Amino acid sequence: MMDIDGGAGAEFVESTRNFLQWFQSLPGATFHQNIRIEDLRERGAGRGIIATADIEPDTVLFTIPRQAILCAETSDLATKLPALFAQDASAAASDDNDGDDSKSQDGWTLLILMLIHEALQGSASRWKPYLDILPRRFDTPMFWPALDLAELQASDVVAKIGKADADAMIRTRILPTIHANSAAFFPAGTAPLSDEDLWELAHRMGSTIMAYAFDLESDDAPSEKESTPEDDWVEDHAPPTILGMVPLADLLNADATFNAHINHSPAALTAVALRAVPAGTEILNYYGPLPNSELLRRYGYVTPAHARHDVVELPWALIQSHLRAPLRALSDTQWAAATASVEDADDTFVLERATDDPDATGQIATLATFAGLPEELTDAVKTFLKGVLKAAPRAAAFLEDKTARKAVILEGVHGALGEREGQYATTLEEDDALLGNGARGRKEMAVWVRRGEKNLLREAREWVAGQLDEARRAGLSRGREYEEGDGQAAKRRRR
Ligand SMILES: C[S@@+](CC[C@H](N)C(=O)[O-])C[C@H]1O[C@@H](n2cnc3c(N)ncnc32)[C@H](O)[C@@H]1O
Repeated sequence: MMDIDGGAGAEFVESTRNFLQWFQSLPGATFHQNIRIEDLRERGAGRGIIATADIEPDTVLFTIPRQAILCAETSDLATKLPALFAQDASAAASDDNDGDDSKSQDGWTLLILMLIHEALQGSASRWKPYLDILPRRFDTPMFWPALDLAELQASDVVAKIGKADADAMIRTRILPTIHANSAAFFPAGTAPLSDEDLWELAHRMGSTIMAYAFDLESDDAPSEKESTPEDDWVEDHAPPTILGMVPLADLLNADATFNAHINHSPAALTAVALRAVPAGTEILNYYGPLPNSELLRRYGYVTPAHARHDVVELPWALIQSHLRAPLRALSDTQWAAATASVEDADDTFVLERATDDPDATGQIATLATFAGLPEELTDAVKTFLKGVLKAAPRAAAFLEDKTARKAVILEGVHGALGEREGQYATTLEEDDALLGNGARGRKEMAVWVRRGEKNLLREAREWVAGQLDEARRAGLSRGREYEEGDGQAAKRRRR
């Protein structure tokens, strides 16, 4: 969710009209007669684009000439401060905002500087009507107070919000650059902004880029290959890319299934209908196979359709602690020796469902289902179990058997999944009730995120339980007793 432009209806309509007039006056721009920019603020979606009449598949909905894009290739700031843009060409090709303390610029910080520069030019900016319809205020978790963040409970997204990194980036790379080049940023005769105002502006522009910017192929890159639409759903275009703000293309809202796509060509970007779009339907783009947690972090919204892409991280430490039960035949000393040999004890493993990519029309026909543990996770446990065998060759001898090993892995993961779900303060059922009772705003979004993660944990746990049953049955049929993970029984048998 975001605050689009102060909220007043007349102001909203006027800034939309000015923007569209500006856009349509650009050489090479097109805007199909059967689409309209719509006020969707009532459902917290800002502006969007809808079809006003039926649209045929493959219709070009609008065309954005490259010159309309705000990026290093078009920005006046790049002309004013060429040294800044030449500073680190390789870093500028990346949108990687790692928030480190280095003073050099990258694609991300340069675009923040370009946006701040344009905003400070006021009416002299050739993007003024575009800048006027960008959000003034964001409501992504970066700006949430602790009370609202607490609603995300045990979601991994809480550790990824990155406020401290963003602050460090603004402190070390944005403010000093503006101070050192104030004549380039502040038009003659205008008073420089206070640091406080610049700070707020930098945060706003950083959030704008996160939710609005596009990865574009740079002039140096080969033009886009002929590709099937399915290829295009892959979120990361092959490098080198540059970050840019693309007026109108960024007015499209998005979902996990969608009906339009932005094609990149050397002269222009075009929005194309992927299928028939009935009158009254919103034109939707695709931001990628993102979990709701990530959709919330980057864009400030969630949708039910994105829940299929939800993820949960399972830390190694949690898995290891649950391997103690099936490996209780080991003495504490043996266990300590086995755990001491674990490298990368800080690893976490990402659980996700198997899901098809959207088809060429932007739709997905199949359900997403949990179909297995990440290979890295099972490999890590297998490596650990080798260490266990080494530390306790007799007590852990039952691990020589493949099915026994499998049962131990599954039992450990099963326990870890249960504990991970318990880390959330409410249950899945309580969250369902909250959504049913009309939770709204930040709370509703937070509940969607945490509920989706619990749902995935449940599915994963059911899958593991099924596999564990199978492994135990296989063990029983071969007369083994490790099915309870009882290494002691195995040990006794060997005497
Ligand atoms: C690229 S902009 C799209 C245009 C935006 N609605 C506007 O008025 O400027 C991305 C932002 O639009 C909103 N948005 C996009 N898709 C949405 C959806 N399906 N539901 C609600 N909000 C959405 C989010 O606030 C997101 O940060």
